[in-house]
Formats: sequence, C-alpha cells, structure tokens
Amino acid sequence: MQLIPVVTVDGPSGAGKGTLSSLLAKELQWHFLDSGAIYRVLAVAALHHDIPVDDEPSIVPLATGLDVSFETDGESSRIILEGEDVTDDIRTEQVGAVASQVAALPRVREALLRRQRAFQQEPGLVADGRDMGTVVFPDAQVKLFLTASAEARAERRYSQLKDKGMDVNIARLLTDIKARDERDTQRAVAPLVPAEDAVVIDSTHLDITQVFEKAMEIVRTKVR
Ligand SMILES: Nc1ncnc2c1ncn2[C@@H]1O[C@H](COP(=O)(O)OP(=O)(O)O)[C@@H](O)[C@H]1O
Ligand SMILES: Nc1ccn([C@@H]2O[C@H](COP(=O)(O)OP(=O)(O)O)[C@@H](O)[C@H]2O)c(=O)n1
Repeated sequence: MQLIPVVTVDGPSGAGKGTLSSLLAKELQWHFLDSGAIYRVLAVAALHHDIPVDDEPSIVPLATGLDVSFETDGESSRIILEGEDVTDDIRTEQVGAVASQVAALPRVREALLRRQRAFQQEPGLVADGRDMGTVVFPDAQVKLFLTASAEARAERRYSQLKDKGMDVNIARLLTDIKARDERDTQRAVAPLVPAEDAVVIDSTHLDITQVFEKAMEIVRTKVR
C-alpha cells in the first residue's frame, strides 16, 4: 500500500519551522501539522483547569480528550479550545515554557501520538515540531532539521511577538529560549535531536526565501 507522503520539519524554538512548514504545505497543496500548537493548547488547558505541570495522571486524560479544533479559511487559521479562541494566547513564551514542561511527561506524549498521526491524510502532510522525524513519522520521505543560533532565534521571536502587540524583552526571551532548548534536548522521552536521516539546515544567515528554496530542492529530489 502506497504510504501517504510526509515531510517533517523539526528544530528548536524560533528557527523558522512554522514559517517553512506552512510555505511547503501551500506549495505542495498538502496538509499542515503544527504539533507545537497541540502542546501549547494542552498547556493552556492545564492552566485553565489549575492542573500542576508535573501532575501526569491528571494531564494524560486532558490530553486524550483535548477539545481543540484547528479552523482555517485558507489564509488564516484559528485555534479553538473548549469553545474559546486561543490562537494568540498560545503563542506567548510563558505558554511555551509550560508546554515544554508538560511535553516532558512520557504518558502525555503517548496520549498525543494518535491525534498527531491522524493528520497524515492524502495527498500528503508537512509536520512541524520536535520529534516528527524521530518518533511520530519515522517513515517520512523527507526529514528536515531547521536550526539557527539562539541569538538569531530570540531576535526573530522578539519581532514576531512585538508585531502581535505583546510586551516582550529580548534578554528575557533569549533566556527563555535557551531554557526551553535545554528542556527539549535533555528530556528522557523524544528529545529534540535530528533524525539519523534528517537534512540539517542552519538558517542563522539565511532569509525565509533562501530556506524555502533549499528545502524545496531537497523535497523535489525525494518526493515525486
Ligand atoms: N530565515 C528566517 N530569517 C528571518 N526571520 C525568520 C526566518 N524564518 C522565520 N522567521 C521569522 O521568525 C519568527 C519565528 O518563526 P517561526 O516559523 O514561528 O519559528 P518556529 O516555528 O521554529 O518557532 C517569525 O516571525 C518568522 O517570520
Ligand atoms: N512535536 C513537539 C512539538 C512541541 N513540543 C513542545 O512544545 C513546546 C512548544 O512547541 P512550539 O513548536 O510551539 O514552540 P516554538 O518552536 O514555536 O517556539 C516546545 O518547546 C516543546 O517542548 C514537543 O515536545 N514536541
């Protein structure tokens, strides 16, 4: 049976994964999975229900039964949690920090696997995250690992959140991003690391178009 093609884009915070993945999904006319958004929504749900980030027995059922929908009209997409639009709320660094704490719980990751894999639908999927190529879609035809210096990633996140009207501080963001990198790479389960067969792209000195062109070159050689 012909496998539904998957392109995975893993990497640390602020490397440009979401930007690249949505451009690839649009170019290929494939589905797009922002797996980080699922962890962020779970973090907001845990906060809403006053569940401590290390309370795995309570977070697992919340993850399994997460009432979240991703609504897109082609251009923009909204994220609805338990009937509430949380599209912007989930993007703060504070939520990112909570997400990376609940994401370190093994049974929480297990509980979210099926939901992530359900995105693999015809004609294909571009999946953005930390462990897309290593754990969730190990048979992906193309595995990209997008990285950049912590300073460049903090700068980018700073501009991004500022443009959303958020009150951000570059020094604080750099500290937060380094702390999240540490948690994501050092955790026992599904640590952030390039898959054996991943192509690593360092975008520190590349603009969005250059990264997209590099990625499309790789995709074209592997996906018919
Ligand atoms: N190569 C790049 N050069 C400069 N800015 C970039 C680049 N790639 C992405 N960005 C910008 O950086 C910010 C973070 O990108 P994003 O795709 O959200 O990263 P990630 O999903 O890896 O956290 C966004 O505002 C995006 O427009
Ligand atoms: N596949 C994934 C995606 C995100 N995550 C966790 O969720 C957090 C937020 O993910 P994200 O992709 O939205 O974060 P950014 O890279 O956008 O800053 C990450 O720091 C990880 O701890 C994960 O563990 N596995």
